[in-house]
Amino acid sequence: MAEPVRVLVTGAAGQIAYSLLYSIAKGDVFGKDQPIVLVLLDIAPMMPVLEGVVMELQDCALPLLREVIPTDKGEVAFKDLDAAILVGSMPRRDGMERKDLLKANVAIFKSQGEALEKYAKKTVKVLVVGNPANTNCLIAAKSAPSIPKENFSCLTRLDHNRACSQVAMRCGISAEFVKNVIIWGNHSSTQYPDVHHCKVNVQGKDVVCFDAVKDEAWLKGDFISTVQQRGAAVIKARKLSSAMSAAKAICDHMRDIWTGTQEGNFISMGVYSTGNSYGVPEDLIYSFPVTIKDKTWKIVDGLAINDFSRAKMDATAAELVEERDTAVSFLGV
Ligand SMILES: NC(=O)c1ccc[n+]([C@@H]2O[C@H](COP(=O)([O-])OP(=O)(O)OC[C@H]3O[C@@H](n4cnc5c(N)ncnc54)[C@H](O)[C@@H]3O)[C@@H](O)[C@H]2O)c1
Ligand SMILES: O=C(O)CC[C@H](O)C(=O)O
Repeated sequence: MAEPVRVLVTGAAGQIAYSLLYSIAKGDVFGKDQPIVLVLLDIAPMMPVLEGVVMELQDCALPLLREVIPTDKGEVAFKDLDAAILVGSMPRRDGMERKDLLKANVAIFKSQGEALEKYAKKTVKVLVVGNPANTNCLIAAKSAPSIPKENFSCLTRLDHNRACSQVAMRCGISAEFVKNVIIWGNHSSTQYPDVHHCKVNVQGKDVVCFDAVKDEAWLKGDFISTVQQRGAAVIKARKLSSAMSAAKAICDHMRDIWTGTQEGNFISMGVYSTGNSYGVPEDLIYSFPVTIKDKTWKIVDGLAINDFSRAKMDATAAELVEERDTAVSFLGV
């Protein structure tokens, strides 16, 4: 059997982690033959809760789980990592603005970037989940200059899955028959869920999404706003931020990094924008359509962009530029 991979989950005593850890530990992400050492970081006051999570992981009696290391110390958490899933941070509650999170959370990602720089393997794959995810990811990457920027990505797979599911429900089919939706930009309400390149498999044949759905007004209107507002709608209903669906999306994202995307399929993730061919400003973490091979992502180039899409891609880029500039001036990075 292979050597264990060392995987860090931060915010390990929180609600996303509670859904996530079991899936990772049973092999859904790194493979059914891949042993795992799970490192669990949370803040000192949460250590008693984290002990309970560790007990439950032990009680699952999972064959791939070689060791569980709970800690509140950066030098323990970030050492020799193969993968880091950075969840730990404050979620938005009902009534809070997303911008309220920026100041509260971005400092966490500066210090965790510095810890990655100091202790992790240079090959570590870092997935940032904590909001504002794109800007936190950019700050973490900037704070770890010796780790390639390409090793950092942020989660927009939840938005991608939401978009697939909305189209599937509209067509009365399963979400597995919807492929190549795109989430452009920020994991926020300015994100642009784009179905111009999406295909829906209807009775064994790939059909363009607009022909399968047969309702252009919905695809250019309520579909977009539903996906953009879905996180807020879950918070309003649950009084808590999405967790089960976020954990599922984290697994999809990291599994695709580890094992690659299927031929002919692309997925959405927030990646470093420098050098992109879509005219998105440089030095952002912006969600693009990507394919992944050998643990390396590549932005899907050459997709036609019409004026409708261009305006929405630019609006979400403008929000990211503003978030980055606020974070940089706040942190002085
Ligand atoms: N990108 C996405 O698609 C997406 C989706 C859902 C939630 N989120 C974000 O994920 C984050 C976590 O959500 P949750 O529902 O699990 O929140 P939660 O409050 O249930 O858990 C967060 C955990 O992080 C811990 N934490 C806080 N500061 C920390 C630090 N410096 N180091 C380590 N741990 C720390 C807390 O103690 C807590 O246990 C939030 O920012 C939320 O907005 C992102
Ligand atoms: O705070 C929000 O609006 C979104 C929370 C979370 O990122 C989600 O998408 O469910």
